[in-house]
Amino acid sequence: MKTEEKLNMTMLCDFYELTMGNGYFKNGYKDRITYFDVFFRSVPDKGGFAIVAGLEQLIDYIENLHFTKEDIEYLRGRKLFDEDFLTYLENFRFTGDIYAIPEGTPVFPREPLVTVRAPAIEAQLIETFTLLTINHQSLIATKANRIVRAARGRTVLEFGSRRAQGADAAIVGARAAYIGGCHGTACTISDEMYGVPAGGTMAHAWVQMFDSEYEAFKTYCEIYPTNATLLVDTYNTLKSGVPNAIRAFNEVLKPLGITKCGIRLDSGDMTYLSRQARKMLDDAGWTDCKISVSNSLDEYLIQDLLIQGAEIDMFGVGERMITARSEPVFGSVYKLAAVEDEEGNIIPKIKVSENVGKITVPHFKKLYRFYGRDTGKAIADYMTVYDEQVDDTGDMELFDPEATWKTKTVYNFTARELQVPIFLGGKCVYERPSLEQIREYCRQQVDTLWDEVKRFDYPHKYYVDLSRKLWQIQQDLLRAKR
Ligand SMILES: Nc1ncnc2c1ncn2[C@@H]1O[C@H](COP(=O)(O)OP(=O)(O)OP(=O)(O)O)[C@@H](O)[C@H]1O
Ligand SMILES: O=P(O)(O)OC[C@H]1O[C@H](OP(=O)(O)OP(=O)(O)O)[C@H](O)[C@@H]1O
Ligand SMILES: O=C(O)c1cccnc1
Repeated sequence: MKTEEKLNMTMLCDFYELTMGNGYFKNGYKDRITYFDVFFRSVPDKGGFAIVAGLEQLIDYIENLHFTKEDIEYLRGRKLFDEDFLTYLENFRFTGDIYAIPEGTPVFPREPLVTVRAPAIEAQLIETFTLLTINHQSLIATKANRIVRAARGRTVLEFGSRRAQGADAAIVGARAAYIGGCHGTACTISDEMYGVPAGGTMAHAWVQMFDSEYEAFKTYCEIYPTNATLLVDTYNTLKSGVPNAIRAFNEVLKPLGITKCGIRLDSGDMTYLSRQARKMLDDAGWTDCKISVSNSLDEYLIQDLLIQGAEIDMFGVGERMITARSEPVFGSVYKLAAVEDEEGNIIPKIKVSENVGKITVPHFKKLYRFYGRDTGKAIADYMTVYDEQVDDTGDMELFDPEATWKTKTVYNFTARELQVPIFLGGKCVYERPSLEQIREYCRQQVDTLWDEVKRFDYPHKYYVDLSRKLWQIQQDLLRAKR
């Protein structure tokens, strides 16, 4: 795997993080310990859950966090920052703690995906990059997971690099799509850097390059006899594309005893064309030939094609996945949840809003997921204050934090803490899973969700409840701030 040259992204911050940092420094807040939570408020595409991703790039960023001489000179040139602050920035490193929900976990609105405990300036400075990486990759992993679920076990390849909004969007976008369940990518560098299996078929240019379609197919089969997927729609799919593909398979692959091959459809009515093509291939004895399709696909089109009875083995999905076109923003925010006083007592903080859904959950918290012991299914998530213990040996009564009279008793369950320590005292303590492990973990965890939570339209709302103690603290702060 290519050794990734780690880019120093320290200056990829919003300018106010530096002006506030300078202000904290001048006002003696430099070492004030703060707690920030990353959380989102609604699932894209009105889905029932999201898939969190992007943590690995956050770790790389934090480990490489420092200001270069050029950065300091640039900041000095802005004539806004005190010399003492600039001197402090020269030796700036992240010294705090970060807790996060591992990549590939299904997550729900209001849950702390990442919690940062650090001196104010440090915690504030990392806001933008932290949100950027978690928002981008969670968006793509969530979209990819929808598309993969729509394909019901058929292969889905990510084809979107050429339409991605920038290089990073293509490269780590392919990584996120793989976490979400795609089987591979067309993006070569994502394979080299992260091990996302890269592969693909051929472009129309290959077919156009030769004097005839047949010659193009035959030549390709000769060069790649074990890996020939022929693009059959350049001229006329059923009149020339499929017959020429069959002829090339017969003449090149058959004598070699190869039965594995494929065709790709990229335009027209994919149900009709795939069914006709399937029949022609089967009649010619090419029953192992796989049919791939591509052309502005998304989860709804794929679902629709399968309902219509299309005969498709593989979907290539580009622009609508890599840009998450239907809802291209994963709106995680970074909010102060607590500070520490001089004695190290944790003081919870709240952000009030007229919109009930936007009121923050204060305090340094723990997040648990409850699974039924008999079913293995996720029942509810439960947030507590950091010093509470959950006893999963007996029954427990949960209540809806916005409609407290609505209660539910959970029994015969196990509780799993979702956040794990990533950095402690500035040092990475997290053993990074491989990309394969993340993808497999994602698959297993999505399997723990009930189908009602997974459906695309009007999914069942999964419970994310607060402990009585945490709820009371939130209510007390709300009352005090009114
Ligand atoms: N059976 C089908 N049901 C629903 N949508 C389909 C079906 N077949 C194809 N589509 C979708 O219809 C859209 C238009 O496809 P179509 O091939 O007609 O137009 P096009 O992309 O402009 O073709 P061309 O590449 O030849 O210009 C694509 O998003 C495609 O995925
Ligand atoms: O539609 P998407 O979901 O984004 O899938 C990727 C598209 O990119 C390619 O087309 P393009 O016309 O760019 O090149 P080609 O000549 O290889 O078809 C491919 O044939 C797909 O149609
Ligand atoms: O390999 C392919 O078929 C491919 C790659 C990128 C975009 N469209 C198709």
